[in-house]
Amino acid sequence: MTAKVIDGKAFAAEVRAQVARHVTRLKQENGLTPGLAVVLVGEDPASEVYVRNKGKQTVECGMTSFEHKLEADTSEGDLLDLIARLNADSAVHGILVQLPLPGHLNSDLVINSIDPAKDVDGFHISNVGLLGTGQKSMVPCTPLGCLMMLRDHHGSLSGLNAVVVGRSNIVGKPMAQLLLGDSCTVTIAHSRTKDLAEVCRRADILVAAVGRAEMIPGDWVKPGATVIDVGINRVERDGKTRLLGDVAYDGAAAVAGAITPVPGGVGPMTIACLLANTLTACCRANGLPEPEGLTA
Ligand SMILES: Nc1nc2c(c(=O)[nH]1)N[C@@H](CN(C=O)c1ccc(C(=O)N[C@@H](CCC(=O)O)C(=O)O)cc1)CN2
Repeated sequence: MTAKVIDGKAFAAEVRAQVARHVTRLKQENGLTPGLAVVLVGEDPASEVYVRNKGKQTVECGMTSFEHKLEADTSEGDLLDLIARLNADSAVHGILVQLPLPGHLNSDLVINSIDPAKDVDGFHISNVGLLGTGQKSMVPCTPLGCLMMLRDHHGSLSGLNAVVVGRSNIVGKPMAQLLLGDSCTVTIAHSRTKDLAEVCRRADILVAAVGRAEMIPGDWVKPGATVIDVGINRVERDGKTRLLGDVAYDGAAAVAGAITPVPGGVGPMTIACLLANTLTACCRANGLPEPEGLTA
């Protein structure tokens, strides 16, 4: 079998086009322009690229982008003051603090200072609790993107065996909650899981989010399974830097029914879902119906 390649780049472009159409309507019919504030502390090169892309794509969708770039030695107090101002600003519907933060800043404290209604990353403890109890919340962007691709490929996910390899707060845990919400039978596995290969081989849906290049070989994949690779690992090979997923792509693609590539799979969906969440936050803040198909 050769797997169908799930093209995250093309899917993300469709999501952004949908967001842009909703934004045009919001402006025309309600005089509203969704606004997204992105806060970057320090000069991590990868974070700078992600923040630049977020700003660019926000504007391309017709929304307002507010970029706040702070020095690496910014104090926690100054960062919390900025977030308080953004919480109070009615032109700002979404707030995101780019991670990772420099080591002297307490990420949990900073994230939990964001108004949960504006927490478009879905990382605030209130949103985590709402998602965990099946209530309306802001949903973390990367797992939301994975869910959209899975729903598009399968239609219904009901009754499927889903294995999520990885237990991070940002991807693994919310991914498992979302799959449970769509009536999958969900296993959360991780690097210390006993007989991990056997656990993976039972998966109709295998989501890899461990952060280790090519940790999952092709013979851990059930024939016909759908493989969603969340890993983005920069690896030096033959004197070149290569971007590798958590799944050994060629081996997995030979047995899977469908697979996301790295790059061009889950990654582009992360920013597209951030824009979708910003639109959703704006609609909720103004008592308007939420855009269909862009939330969990
Ligand atoms: N506050 C947040 N911080 C971080 C998040 C997040 O969702 N919220 N996620 C990641 C970084 N990230 C967005 O912020 C992100 C990562 C990767 C991509 C992407 O499109 N990747 C491309 C490859 C790009 C490359 O060459 O590096 C792909 O997979 O095709 C977009 C966004 C951590 N921080």
